[in-house]
Amino acid sequence: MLLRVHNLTKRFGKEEAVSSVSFDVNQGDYVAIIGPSGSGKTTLLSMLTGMLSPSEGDILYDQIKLSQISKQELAEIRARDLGLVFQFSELVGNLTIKENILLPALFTKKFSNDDYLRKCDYLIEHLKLGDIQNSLPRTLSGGQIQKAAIARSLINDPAILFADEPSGDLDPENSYLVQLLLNEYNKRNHSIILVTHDMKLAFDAQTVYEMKNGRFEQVIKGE
Ligand SMILES: Nc1ncnc2c1ncn2[C@@H]1O[C@H](COP(=O)(O)OP(=O)(O)OP(=O)(O)O)[C@@H](O)[C@H]1O
Repeated sequence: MLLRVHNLTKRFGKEEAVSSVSFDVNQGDYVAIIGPSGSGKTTLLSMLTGMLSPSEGDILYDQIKLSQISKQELAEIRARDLGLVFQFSELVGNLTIKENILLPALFTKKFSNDDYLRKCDYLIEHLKLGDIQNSLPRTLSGGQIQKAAIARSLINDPAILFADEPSGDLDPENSYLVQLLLNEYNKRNHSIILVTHDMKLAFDAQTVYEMKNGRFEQVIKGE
């Protein structure tokens, strides 16, 4: 078991944004979480990636309880094994797109420099970022920044990619590029946990959960 989520709950004051959510993710699983606005999807993802502390419940990553490790250990796991794409991704303003994609390589020497450059070129090619790879983020559209953030999240070949609306800013053609890339990574046995309103992306997943009022109400596909 790569990720085990057990009775995860988050309260903001009296409001319960996530209520007793439990599920497991094995290596190579592709999980999509859909559901209406405000149902708790982003809150759930924020807890899974260690950015938000749960009010109750446990998250075990590779049998390690995230609540029991130091900030430093959590940061190391995140940098080495997890890829994160947020709804409103930000890039470093004074670095080019290519430099932004390669940025995680500075913090984790998981691969050789040559391998990082090869991986970067692969991502740039598959997301059609070639024309803008030497541009600074401020000169680019939201969709181009989104694609660069997706490339950055994959540069370390993460064991699990967590993506919150990765196609939210993209037109159909670019959403399709992202869809192909995610499928490609999943075929290579990387796990994906995706929050999305894009049903095309959701239905590539083996398991689709629907979130309503903080709960996983319905398993639409899988299991
Ligand atoms: N930091 C916070 N403080 C207080 N309430 C919050 C906070 N973050 C989220 N909430 C509340 O928790 C609930 C779930 O929000 P969340 O953003 O997780 O929903 P969502 O399903 O991701 O929505 P969307 O699809 O619009 O992104 C909402 O009622 C929201 O107002």
